Amino acid sequence: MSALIIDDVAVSRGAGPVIQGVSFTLEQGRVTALVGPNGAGKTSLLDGISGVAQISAGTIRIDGTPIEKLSRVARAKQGIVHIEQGRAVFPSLTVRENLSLTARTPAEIDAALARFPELEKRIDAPTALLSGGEQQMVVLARAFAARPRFLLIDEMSLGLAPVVFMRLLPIVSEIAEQGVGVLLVEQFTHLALGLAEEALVVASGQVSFQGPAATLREDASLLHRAYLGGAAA
Ligand SMILES: Nc1ncnc2c1ncn2[C@@H]1O[C@H](COP(=O)(O)OP(=O)(O)OP(=O)(O)O)[C@@H](O)[C@H]1O
Repeated sequence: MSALIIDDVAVSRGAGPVIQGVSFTLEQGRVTALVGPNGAGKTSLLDGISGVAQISAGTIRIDGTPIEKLSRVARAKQGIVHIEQGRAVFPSLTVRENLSLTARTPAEIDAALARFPELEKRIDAPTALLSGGEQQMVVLARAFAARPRFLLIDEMSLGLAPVVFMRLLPIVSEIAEQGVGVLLVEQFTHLALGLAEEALVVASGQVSFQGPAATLREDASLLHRAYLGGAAA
């Protein structure tokens, strides 16, 4: 099993760093919830890891190999797959065509679809005709078909009814069980912590808690302090 090692990372936007001094290890086969207040820097951190944004300090390694200077495409080839906010499907393409953008073989499309019986029925429909939840399934299936070692998911619940989001959450666990290290940014903190083994709280651009998700599930005041940036890292 590989690990994605984030060490003393900073990400700058405009005037200065919005994330700094962030260190943690993302293990394969586990879900890590990344939570924190609005504007804390969660999206910026994901962007820095995947190469959407360049980091301004620190290192990112997969096991011993530094990857922070690689392009986004090169990092994707190393197995870092990033699902950005906003359900980026290609609406005029069918479900199958969307999946074939990342899958190398029809068998890989089938393997990705096996997790989503709803999509199998709509495989030749233009993605624009699917519901928001189904489109998010396409995004997840396409990410899975890209054979990630590490999957970064940013606010999968945005714009979805809670009942639809609840349908998607177990799939995230199943993907991790396949040996993928999942970093899950989610506004529904309690749902993310309910799913994850590990948790990371970011407040004001710095890590204010890292440890077992169960610790935060069981201690609401610790979670509250971490959101305020006051808990020990
Ligand atoms: N492209 C950008 N240019 C300048 N500032 C930015 C940019 N993107 C984000 N920021 C700023 O960086 C800070 C961190 O934003 P970021 O989106 O990373 O936080 P977040 O924790 O993901 O927030 P949210 O939960 O609201 O999505 C915020 O102050 C935001 O205004």
